[in-house]
Amino acid sequence: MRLEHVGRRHGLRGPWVLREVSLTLPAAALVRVVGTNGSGKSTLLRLLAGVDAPTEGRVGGRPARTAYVPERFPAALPFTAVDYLVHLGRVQGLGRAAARARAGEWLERFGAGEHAGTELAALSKGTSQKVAVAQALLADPALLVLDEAWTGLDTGARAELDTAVRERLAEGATVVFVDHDPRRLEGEALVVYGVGEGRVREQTPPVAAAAGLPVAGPEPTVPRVSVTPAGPALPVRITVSGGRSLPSRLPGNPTTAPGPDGTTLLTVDAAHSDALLGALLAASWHVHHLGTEGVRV
Ligand SMILES: Nc1ncnc2c1ncn2[C@@H]1O[C@H](COP(=O)(O)OP(=O)(O)OP(=O)(O)O)[C@@H](O)[C@H]1O
Repeated sequence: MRLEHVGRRHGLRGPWVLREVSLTLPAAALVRVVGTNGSGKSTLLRLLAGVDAPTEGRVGGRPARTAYVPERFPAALPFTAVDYLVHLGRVQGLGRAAARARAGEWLERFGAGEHAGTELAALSKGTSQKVAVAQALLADPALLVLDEAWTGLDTGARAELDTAVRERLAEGATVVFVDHDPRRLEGEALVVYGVGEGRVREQTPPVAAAAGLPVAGPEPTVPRVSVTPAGPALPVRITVSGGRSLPSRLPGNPTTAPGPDGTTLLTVDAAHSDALLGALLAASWHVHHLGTEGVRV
């Protein structure tokens, strides 16, 4: 995956948060993003995850199976924990039974199995964060982007997330993360990107340098394995409400149409449905229904 001359600013005349960022994200690597508060770490992660689009430049080669845990999880969605995970699993290409099984497994792994039937709005902050993390692990992402994903988790769940990251790496995925704890996954981060003054610079982590390990991988070879069943994927329909205008520059350029009861119906090709849903959730839009042609999930 590659960023070429990427810049991002908010509003027509807002200050540039990032400018002239060109980098090749190494394959099968753990990438830590560091920088001071407000330097643009989350902005970089959103661009990598595809839930935000650059103002200038281009992002190419993002794996089809990309998953993202935002810094703030919009918990006020009208689903139980397990139903929410099944919805997202379906959007990520899993069959209903597989999505339900994976949802249950991840909730158990994070010690939240007893809350499977609880409405998201009624979950504690920590349990809600477990759901946020579980949704990103459902479909074995080839690119996993974690923005302070450990924050709010209890000790057991933090360790479980460490394990899940190692599992993804062992399967050849790239994991990009920001975390306030400088010792998070210490000794394992082979690549460190420093964000500051609008730029992103690769730093040489002491561990990698001391061990003589490479600090950057070759050209991107992240596997583009689709979990969507064989055959052409049907367009995905997402019914949302938010009481305001939709975020601009939504992934996949969805078509929009009025839905029932003041909702908006978005239709997007399946390849962009994960990114679109992620962008809507990150912008705190309410998701009412997800489905493909004639199939409401
Ligand atoms: N939607 C937005 N509208 C306007 N400005 C924004 C928006 N999102 C981020 N910014 C600004 O962009 C800059 C970078 O924000 P970002 O959240 O990427 O930084 P960060 O390094 O992740 O910060 P922190 O460590 O505090 O989480 C900040 O000045 C922030 O105020």
